Amino acid sequence: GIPVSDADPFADDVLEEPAPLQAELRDAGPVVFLRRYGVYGLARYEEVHAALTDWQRLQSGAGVGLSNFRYERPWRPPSLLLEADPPRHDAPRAVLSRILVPRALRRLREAWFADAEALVDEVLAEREFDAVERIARAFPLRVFPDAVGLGPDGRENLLPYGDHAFNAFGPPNHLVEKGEPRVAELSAWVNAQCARERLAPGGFGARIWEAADKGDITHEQAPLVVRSLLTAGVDTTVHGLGAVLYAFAADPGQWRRLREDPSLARVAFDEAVRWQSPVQTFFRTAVGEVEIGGTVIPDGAKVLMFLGAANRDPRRWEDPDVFDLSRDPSAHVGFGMGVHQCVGQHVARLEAEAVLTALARRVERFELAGPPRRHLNNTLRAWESLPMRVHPA
Ligand code: HEM
Ligand SMILES: O=C(O)c1ccc(C2CC2)cc1
Repeated sequence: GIPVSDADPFADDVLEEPAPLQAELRDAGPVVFLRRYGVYGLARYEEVHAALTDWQRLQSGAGVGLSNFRYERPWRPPSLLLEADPPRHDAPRAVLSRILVPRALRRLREAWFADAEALVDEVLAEREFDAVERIARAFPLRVFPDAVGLGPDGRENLLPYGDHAFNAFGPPNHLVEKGEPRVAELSAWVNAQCARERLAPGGFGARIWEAADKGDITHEQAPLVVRSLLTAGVDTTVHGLGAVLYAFAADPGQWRRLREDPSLARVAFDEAVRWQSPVQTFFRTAVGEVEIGGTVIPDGAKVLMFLGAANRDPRRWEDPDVFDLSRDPSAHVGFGMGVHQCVGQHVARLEAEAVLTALARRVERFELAGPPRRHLNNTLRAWESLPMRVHPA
């Protein structure tokens, strides 16, 4: 029969250090029944990759969290991309794809590189600082809201809103309860920013509304597509930057490699996304009976894909637990795979490339100046603080 586990993947101690459970689930079999939540867990690269690319049999339309939209009311109107299946998914996806492709970002490259240099100069006035507060959090919030076209007020709402959204993909545990009191206020603010009149001309948001004028999507859909950017585009990059800064602080040898060849900045970010997987897990829902790895998963059952476990699967990766710039990380599932693969990955890469390039020029070496502290979230792998000491070039 199918292997069964009573582990709780969303327990604090697992969120703090998921590696042992990930190894246990990978070794237990291709599919493991997680009895605590009544869901089917996939922890190996092969099955996670197959599930991500099989949208017909493993749908997103019933939600990509534990909550099953077939039977439960979502906490907010479902995303037209993340929580929609083709064909409904296609038009909103095509609109964002056109706005976020590398060519469309070329205009931002020069400005973001200059911003990163300015930020790093400010930060390096000190020899010791918290790299989460001063770089990982500061840079995305310095460049992304402006790129979307948000007004100047209330931007401090973006991180807590996204943090709650990512907690809400998991079970209704203490992390979700912690966010409940502010949900109404944060949601009201985020929803208000998606209105056409709140979005500066030329920004990603205004471009979404222009796509509605052209009939690519409807005007009713436009604000929800803007909401996708605000939900997915901030916390992810903050913790992606935290992951890559942590990786280099933990392994000065890789930092030397980057300084010798700054063009490694892009592959370094993808290797950090593989190694840390800022987005650790997502669910799908079985459409009819779905056979995976010899197990028949019943219609309507939730399937939990452990992206972080797949990105460290020794069946797929050599020395998976090592952050290694000589590896080709391009097949990692840290940005997903298939029709829902991250449409903002180029934005994330550009942010990381700007920060790493600015740092590589100015920092000969940096190391942890104290123990880093985790920020626990049901879906995100994140640092609360990264005490850093730098040695200028
Ligand atoms: C390190 C940074 C990021 C990571 C690790 C990440 C991860 C992911 C993952 C794993 C998915 C697939 C979800 C699924 O298959 O259900 C995804 C989808 C998505 N991401 Fe990202 N993301 C990042 C940055 C961004 C940014 C900066 C934006 C916006 C500018 C963004 C917007 C989206 C959207 C809209 C989707 C839904 C795509 C669809 O369903 O067609 N993400 N992301
Ligand atoms: O469309 C959305 O609202 C949305 C929310 C969160 C994500 C996570 C995967 C980065 C993606 C899209």
